[in-house]
Amino acid sequence: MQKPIIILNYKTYLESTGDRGRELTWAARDVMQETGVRIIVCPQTPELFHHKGYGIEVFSQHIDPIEPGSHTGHVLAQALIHCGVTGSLINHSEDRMPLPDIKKCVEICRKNGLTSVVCAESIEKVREVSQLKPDFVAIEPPELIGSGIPVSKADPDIVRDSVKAVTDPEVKVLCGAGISKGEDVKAALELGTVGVLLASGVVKAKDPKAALRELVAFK
Ligand SMILES: O=C[C@H](O)COP(=O)(O)O
Repeated sequence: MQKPIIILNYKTYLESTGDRGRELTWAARDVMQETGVRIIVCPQTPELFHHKGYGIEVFSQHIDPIEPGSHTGHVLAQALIHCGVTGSLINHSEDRMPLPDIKKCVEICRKNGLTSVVCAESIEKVREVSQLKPDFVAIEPPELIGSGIPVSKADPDIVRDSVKAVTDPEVKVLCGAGISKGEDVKAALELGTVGVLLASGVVKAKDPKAALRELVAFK
């Protein structure tokens, strides 16, 4: 079985903010170096710069559909690149966008060499946004987010059918929501995804490094 891609979304938990967030990034870097599993961290936008240069990929939780110019409070691709960011989540369930904005964000990521991860809440949405040719589509049923009930077990059909809905071999499928254990990751790979997008199972764990080790060990 191929090694999974793990995208760890820090969201706005205090456990992943400030110095605690940087410790989490170091822990993820260590586990990635120990195991060879590709782990990507997604700190909050104002803190992205503080996670630069630690030898682990950093993605933004958000990017705006804008070009350089007169915009206030937005997130510009070139500023993300300056922070050492190499990709971005787009349209997360907690940060929804209209389809034209999603399309523009995917184009901006492509033009600027940023990896795009478009989140989708249903199979229909997966089918729709995969036509935009992002690098990844992440299926995440909103009702399972933060539940600790893994989508790969609670609703395997939505994962399997999302993989089938993506006809472009260049667009890879991730799944997320409730993922916390190695067996959840193994189930996600067996359903045809290339990895998982998760948050609370690691960020809110008593020992996040141990939780990450278990996640990638398929124990
Ligand atoms: O970005 C992560 C997803 O919203 C899943 O969150 P969760 O792992 O806390 O369920």
